Amino acid sequence: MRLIFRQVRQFGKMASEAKRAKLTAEERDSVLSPLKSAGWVMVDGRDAIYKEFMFKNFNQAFGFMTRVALLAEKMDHHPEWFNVYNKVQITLSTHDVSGLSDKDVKLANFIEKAAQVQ
Ligand SMILES: C[C@H](O)[C@H](O)[C@H]1CNC2=NC(N)=NC(=O)C2=N1
Repeated sequence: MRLIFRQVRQFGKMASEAKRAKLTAEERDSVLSPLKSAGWVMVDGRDAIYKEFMFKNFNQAFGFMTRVALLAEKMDHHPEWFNVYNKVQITLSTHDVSGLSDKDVKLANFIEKAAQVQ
């Protein structure tokens, strides 16, 4: 029984690590262009993307952060973010691979949808 648990745990770890492979040059062109069109920018000196969001008030901003936080926890992939009143500044990068991965793209696309909800 213990062996099975260990195998499941190892599989789960492998699966999450596999999903955290750094984006290749080819992938970047296709997956980052739409995000750049939506206002995401590359961070100077880091393999990361950044965007600033403004909302009507703190309540709207925090509701947005709550929606993102719930998915981040489900994905086990978390944003670097700063909030003051109605402004939310978000940086995405995958710490485990020190750069952008598919998880950052998935989270950024969700963030775009979550920001539309008012
Ligand atoms: C132990 C935990 O699974 C890892 O530290 C997760 C948590 N959230 C994460 N978030 C981000 N942005 N990058 C990671 O590499 C990462 N790794």
